[in-house]
Amino acid sequence: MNWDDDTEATAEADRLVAASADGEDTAVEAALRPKDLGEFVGQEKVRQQLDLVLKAARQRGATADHVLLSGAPGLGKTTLSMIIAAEMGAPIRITSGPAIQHAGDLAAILSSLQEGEVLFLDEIHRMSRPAEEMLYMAMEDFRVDVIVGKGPGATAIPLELPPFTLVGATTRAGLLPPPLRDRFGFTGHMEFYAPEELERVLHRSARLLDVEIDTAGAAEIAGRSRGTPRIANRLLRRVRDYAQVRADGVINREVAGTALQVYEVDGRGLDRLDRAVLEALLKLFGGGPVGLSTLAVAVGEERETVEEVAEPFLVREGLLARTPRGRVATPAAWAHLGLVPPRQGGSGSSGQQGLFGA
Ligand SMILES: Nc1ncnc2c1ncn2[C@@H]1O[C@H](COP(=O)(O)OP(=O)(O)OP(=O)(O)O)[C@@H](O)[C@H]1O
Repeated sequence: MNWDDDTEATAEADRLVAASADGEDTAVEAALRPKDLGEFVGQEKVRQQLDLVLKAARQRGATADHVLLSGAPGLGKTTLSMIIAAEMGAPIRITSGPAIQHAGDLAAILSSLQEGEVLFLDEIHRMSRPAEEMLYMAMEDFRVDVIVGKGPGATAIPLELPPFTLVGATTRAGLLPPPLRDRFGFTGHMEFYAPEELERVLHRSARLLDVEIDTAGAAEIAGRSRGTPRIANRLLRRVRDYAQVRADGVINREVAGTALQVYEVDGRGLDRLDRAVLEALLKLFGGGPVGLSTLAVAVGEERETVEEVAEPFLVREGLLARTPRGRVATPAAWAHLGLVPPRQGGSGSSGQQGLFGA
C-alpha cells in the first residue's frame, strides 16, 4: 500500500474499521497493551518461539537476537516489541523507517543506545537506502562508520556500539532486501486473530476500561473486528459509548449489535465503503467482471481508495475476486447482501461479461 498517497491514507484513517491507529487509539492503546507474553493473546507459534529465544538469551546472560515481526497493521507488533524489552529487563527506544531519512539520523540513535536496549523500528521497509546499509553493519558487528566531511576530504570514523536488540516491524516482509532479512536471528509472522481470541482480547480490555460485557456481547464485537485486536478495541469503545448513553451501561449481544449498526459496521465487519463497492458490483454490474476504474466511478471514490482501502478485506473475506478480466463478486457476496445472482447464461452476469472495461 502506498501510504504516501494522501487520498488513501485519509480515506483509511477516517474509518472505524481502519487497521492503522488514529489519535484516540494512540492514547488508549498504551493502557490496553499486554505487558508480558502470558497476557498476550493468541499468536501461539510466534509466542512460543519468542519465549524460547528470550529465555535462552537470558540464561546465557546475552542480548537477545534481532527479531523481525511481519504482519498487517494492528496485530500487535509494537506490543510484542515492548514485551520483548520487558522480558529482557531492558529499556526500549521506538522509531520508524520513515523517521530515518538520513544515515546520520540512524547513527545518532544507535550511538545513544545503552547495552542490551531494544530498538523498535516500525515500518522498517520504508527506511532510506543509506540508513539501511548502515544498519547492516550495526546489526552484525555492532559498529557503524560515521562519515565526517564531504567530497574527497570525507573520512569514515568507526564507532563501536553496545550490543542491542533490533526489533523490526513490517507489513511487507517480502519488500525487505535479503541482506537485511538475513541479519535477523528470528522472524515471526503475525496472523489475523480467530474470533475466540478477539473475544479474549475484548474481555481483557473491558476489564481494564471498567465496562461490563457478557460472552455474547464480546462475540458480537469480535465477529465484526476483521481479525484485528486494534479494531476490536476501537469498536469496544464505541459500543461502550452507546451502552452508556442508550442502555444501562452493560454490553450484551443486543447492545453491541445495535450500536455497531448505528456506526454502520455490519455483522461481518464491512463498513459503508465496503458495502458500497459490493453493492455497485452486484446491482450495477451483475457481479462483474468489471474494471476497477468503472467500479470506482460507480461508488464515487478514487480508484486507489477502492483498490487499497476497500478491496483487501473483501478479497480476504472471499467476497470479491480480482481477475485479469476485472473484479468479480463471489457467491458469498450475493449471500451477504441478501441478493440473488442472475441466472448463468441468461441476461445476468455471464451475459454482461466483457461489457465493463477498466
Ligand atoms: N495479542 C494481543 N493481545 C491483546 N491485545 C492486543 C494484542 N495484540 C494487539 N493488541 C492490542 O491492539 C492494539 C494495537 O496493537 P499494536 O499497536 O501492537 O499493533 P501493531 O501491529 O504494532 O500495529 P501497527 O503496525 O499499526 O503499528 C493495542 O492496543 C494492543 O493492546
